[in-house]
Amino acid sequence: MILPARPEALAFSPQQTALIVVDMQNAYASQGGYLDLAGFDVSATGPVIANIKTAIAAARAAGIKVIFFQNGWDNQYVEAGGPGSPNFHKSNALKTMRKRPALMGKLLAKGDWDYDLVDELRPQPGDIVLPKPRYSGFFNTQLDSLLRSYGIHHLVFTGIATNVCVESTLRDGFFLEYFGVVLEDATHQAGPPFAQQAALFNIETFFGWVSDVASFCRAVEGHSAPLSQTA
Ligand SMILES: NC(=O)N/C=C\C(=O)O
Repeated sequence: MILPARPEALAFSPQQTALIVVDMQNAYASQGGYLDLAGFDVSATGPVIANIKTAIAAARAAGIKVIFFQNGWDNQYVEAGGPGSPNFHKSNALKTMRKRPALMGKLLAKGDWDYDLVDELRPQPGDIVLPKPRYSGFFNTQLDSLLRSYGIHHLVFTGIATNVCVESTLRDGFFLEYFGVVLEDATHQAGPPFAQQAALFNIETFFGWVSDVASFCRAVEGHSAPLSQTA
């Protein structure tokens, strides 16, 4: 299969590809979630959710493994790290909660609405859901061993935020010899629009490829999942 992409088209096979859905949680995509409360603009995430839904349906139909990430920690924030961790100092969720203690135990906390995936994007049997405690989906998760066990080396990225967890995961994948491609209209930045442009520039120029949902759907159309995956 050939996926039209920048800077050049990419050949891939469905069996060796995963669709990665990064952190499509209320925290990142919903009004009243962590990013919104921390002052980031989430008003344009609706079309991104719809585009991810389209990409997921196309991937499942083609037998492409769908992997959801959920970013966050236990509700005591032990997994977030203490003052000896840069995460403790840089996480805008933790900073927001230090400013507004009433939010403690809510933002990015397992079991809370903020941590939940948005209602529109529900994992189905056969999908993989992985919790992650830091920006990169390769750090302290089973992602690498799962991908290797399935023989997957092409990663198609969707999710929020392009410039943080999507880019971090794609970059780590690059160092581990995974081919990473971002579907740009299925992603959204945390920060001003230039953050999206800069992340896409970096990915296209140094770490991977950039495509879009319609091109992905056209590329996989007509390829059906092997019977072993549909049973
Ligand atoms: N999912 C993400 O890209 N997260 C970005 C920021 C954060 O989690 O604080």
